[in-house]
Amino acid sequence: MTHPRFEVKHRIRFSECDPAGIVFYPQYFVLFNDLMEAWIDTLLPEGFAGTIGQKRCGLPTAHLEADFKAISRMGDEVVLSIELERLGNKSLNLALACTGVDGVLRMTVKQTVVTTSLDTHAAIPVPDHLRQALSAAHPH
Ligand SMILES: CC(C)(COP(=O)(O)OP(=O)(O)OC[C@H]1O[C@@H](n2cnc3c(N)ncnc32)[C@H](O)[C@@H]1OP(=O)(O)O)[C@@H](O)C(=O)NCCC(=O)NCCSC(=O)c1ccc(O)cc1
Repeated sequence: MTHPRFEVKHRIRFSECDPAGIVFYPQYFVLFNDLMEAWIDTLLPEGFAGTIGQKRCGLPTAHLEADFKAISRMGDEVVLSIELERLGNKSLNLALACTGVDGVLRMTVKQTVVTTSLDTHAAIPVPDHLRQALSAAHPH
């Protein structure tokens, strides 16, 4: 089954590259965190900042695996995509990818983020408003 994807275009910046002129790999994770923020911003009126700041719901990463398939260079135009693979009780399984506009897959990530209380930092069930927004946007 294919699931709806959220995508943004991105131009690889100087500040994201190492002296070899290719993306320094941790930068992909920063780009993907920005992508997750933008995605949540489209789903919830309070957005990602409000989820953290007002709702006091954290989304820490519990599991992260990455495969690097091809290099990305400064100035490359890429598409960053995020897809909800599974909506669990207290976690979300995400599939992320960076693909050149030339269609060449640069890298992929599988990530599990857990919903937590920012008061206790313990896992909590995915809050109803987030679950509803995710279910509406990503009917499985
Ligand atoms: C995430 C945790 C609170 C989970 O605690 P646990 O006691 O394991 O919780 P539970 O046993 O109740 O499991 C909850 C769910 O998480 C899932 N889970 C927990 N650990 C894992 C791992 N390792 N892999 C996959 N799934 C996992 C588990 O299967 C449950 O899934 P559901 O079926 O959907 O309910 C705890 O492991 C923890 O604090 N880990 C450290 C997290 C961390 O420091 N991550 C790195 C940086 S965090 C960060 O960058 C950040 C970004 C944004 C923010 O808002 C906050 C922080």
